[in-house]
Amino acid sequence: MSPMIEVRGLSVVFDGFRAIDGIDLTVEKGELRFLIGPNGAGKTTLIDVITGLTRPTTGEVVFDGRSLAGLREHRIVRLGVGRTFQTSVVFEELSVLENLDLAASFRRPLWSLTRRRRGISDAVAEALETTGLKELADRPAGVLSHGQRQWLEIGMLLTQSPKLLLLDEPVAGMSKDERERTGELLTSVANDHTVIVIEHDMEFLRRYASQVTVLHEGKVLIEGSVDQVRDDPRVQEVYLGRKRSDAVGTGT
Ligand SMILES: Nc1ncnc2c1ncn2[C@@H]1O[C@H](COP(=O)(O)OP(=O)(O)OP(=O)(O)O)[C@@H](O)[C@H]1O
Repeated sequence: MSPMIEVRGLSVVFDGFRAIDGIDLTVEKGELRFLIGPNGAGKTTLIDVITGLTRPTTGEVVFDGRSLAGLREHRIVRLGVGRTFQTSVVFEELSVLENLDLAASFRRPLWSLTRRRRGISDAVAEALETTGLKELADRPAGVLSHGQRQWLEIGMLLTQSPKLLLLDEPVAGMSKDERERTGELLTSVANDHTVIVIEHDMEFLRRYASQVTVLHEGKVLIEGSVDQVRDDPRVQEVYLGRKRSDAVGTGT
């Protein structure tokens, strides 16, 4: 295996405050990696640096063998890094299909956008299939349930053929059934993509995570299997004040 992402000596300082404090992190191609840590640990900032939204103070990110230093967000997207946000970015008035088609058009050459196309592209058809949204293709995105909307966003990323997907709390606010379907979706997406997921739900981690990285105060506290991480006294300590059984499951 070779690394999809290598984070080397990364620090991010905001007005003297070290949000990221010397992180080294390697995620291999084809991994489904979970990122956890209490509020303010630096998870979102780390994702922001990988996607080019935030500039590192020191260190660098190497994506599929190429340094991302100095690249702007849209360049990084075009290299194959896709990301979902905690807040939804779908167009509610457009149908599921139109949302997917619009997302797919982002990576099509400009000339092809001016040509009238018949039917739907392979990428869109595949995204409908993978996300299980085929039956809802013609419904406006505004009527989707919370879970279906998250799957649509993942589908929108998939149409852009990313090598790496970064997902921020994909199961937050979902019903039990929706969580289960999301776990299956992530497992299937990870068959041919590298996926990094920020997630706190311990039950979800236990079922679907293999490798977990715990961040705390801008540093990597520990990396390992769900069981190793859950049983580590340092992890218990950073989630202090919470019951041991749910200690790693209640951050936001
Ligand atoms: N633009 C910014 N300016 C100043 N401080 C910031 C900025 N962005 C993040 N921070 C601070 O950096 C720290 C890390 O924030 P970050 O959002 O990365 O944490 P997190 O682990 O994602 O937390 P949460 O689980 O609450 O989303 C926090 O203390 C936050 O207040």
